[in-house]
Amino acid sequence: MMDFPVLKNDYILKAAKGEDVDVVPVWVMRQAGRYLPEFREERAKTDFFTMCQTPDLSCKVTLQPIDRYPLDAAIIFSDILVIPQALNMVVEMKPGEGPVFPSPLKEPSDMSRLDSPKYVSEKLQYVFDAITLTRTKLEGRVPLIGFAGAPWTIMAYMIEGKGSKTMSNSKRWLYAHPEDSHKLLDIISEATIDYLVGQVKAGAQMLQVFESHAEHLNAALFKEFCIPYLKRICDRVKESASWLGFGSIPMIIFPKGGHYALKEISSLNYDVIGIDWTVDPVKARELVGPNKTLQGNLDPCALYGSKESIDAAVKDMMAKFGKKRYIANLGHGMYPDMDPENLGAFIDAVHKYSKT
Ligand SMILES: Cc1c2[nH]c(c1CCC(=O)O)Cc1[nH]c(c(CCC(=O)O)c1C)Cc1[nH]c(c(CCC(=O)O)c1C)Cc1[nH]c(c(CCC(=O)O)c1C)C2
Repeated sequence: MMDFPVLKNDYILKAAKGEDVDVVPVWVMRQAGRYLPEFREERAKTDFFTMCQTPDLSCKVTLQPIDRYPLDAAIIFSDILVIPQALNMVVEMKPGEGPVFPSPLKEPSDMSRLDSPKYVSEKLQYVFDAITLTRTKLEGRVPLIGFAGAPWTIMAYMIEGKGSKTMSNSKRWLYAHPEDSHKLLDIISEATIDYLVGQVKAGAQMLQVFESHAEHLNAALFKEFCIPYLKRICDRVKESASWLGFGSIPMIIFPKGGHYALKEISSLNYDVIGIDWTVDPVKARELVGPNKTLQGNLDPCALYGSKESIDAAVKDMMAKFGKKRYIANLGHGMYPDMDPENLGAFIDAVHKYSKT
C-alpha cells in the first residue's frame, strides 16, 4: 500500500458512512471543466484524451477547482469512455459535438472486435498513475474520488456511437437481443470491476459509478439490465478493496433520470445514492430509507441565476435534505458556459446553510 499525506478533511467520507459531521460536504460533478478559464487554457493546447492519458495534465486540471473553491472532494479528471477504448474501440472527442465512436457496435456479431476485459487494467495504467500523482499533490486537503460509467451507460455509448435523444439503437439490443446484451454488459462489468479496484490501489478514496443514461429505461428494464451489474460491481469492488487492506471503500451510485429505480437501488450496497434535480429530496429519502446517504441535487441551470437566487435555491434544497447522511452537489454536471463565480456562490450557500 502506498504512503500518502495525512488526510485533513474527511467530511465526505464520514457523511458517506452516515457518521455525524458538523458541516455538509460539497463537491460538484464536472467541477474540472471548460467553465474554468484555467481549464480552457490547458485544453487549447492538448486533445481531450491526450489530457486524460497524461498524468501531469490530468492532475493539474483535477486540482484547479480545489485551488479555487473550498470543496470537500476532488474527482480525478478522466472520462467514462476510457473503458470502451481499453476494450479496443476508437473514441474521438469532436469539438462542439462531444465523444464520437467512428465504428460503433451495430450488431451483436460486432462484439468479436472487443478485446478481453482481462487487459483493461494494464491499458488504463495511465489513469492509475494520474490518481497516485493527484493524491500526492493534494497533500491531504480533500479526498480523491475515482469513477467509472455503469455498464448500461457504457453499452449505450458503444452502440449509439455518441450521445442520443432516444437511445433507440441500444434499446433495440435490450428488446431484440437480450442474451447478447447480457453478454456485453458482463464484459463491461468485468472490465469496470478491475478498473475501479485499480483506482483504489492507486489512491482513490471514494468511487462514483455514473448511470447517466438511466432516464431511457423503466423499472423492468433497469431491474433486468442494470441492477445485477451494479450489484456485482459494488460487491466485488468492496470485497477486493477490503481484502487488499483498504477497509470499506465508500461507493456512490448516480442513476441520472432513474427516479423509478431508487427503491430497488437502495437494496444494493452502495453507501451513497446521487439524485438529479427532477427528484424531490423528501420523496427520495422515503424511497431509500434512513441508511443511505443522499447526494445532489440542485438543477445545474440554477447557476445561471443571480447569486441571490442561488442562495435561495440552496436554502430550499438543504431544508429538504436535512444535514444527516447528505452530500451537497448539483443534480448533474457543470456546463461550459457557466460563470465560475456562481459556482462559488453555490458552495458558499451550502456552507452558510449547513451551519445555521
Ligand atoms: C466525471 C467526468 C466525466 N467526464 C469528465 C469528468 C471529469 C471529472 C469531473 O467531473 O470534474 C470530463 C469531461 N468529459 C468531457 C469533457 C468536455 C470535453 C472537452 O473539453 O472538449 C470533460 C471536461 C467530454 C464528454 N464525455 C462525455 C460527454 C457526454 C456526451 C453526451 O452524452 O452527449 C462529454 C461531452 C461522456 C461522459 N463522461 C462522463 C459522464 C458521466 C457524467 C455525466 O453524466 O455527465 C459521461 C456521460 C464523466
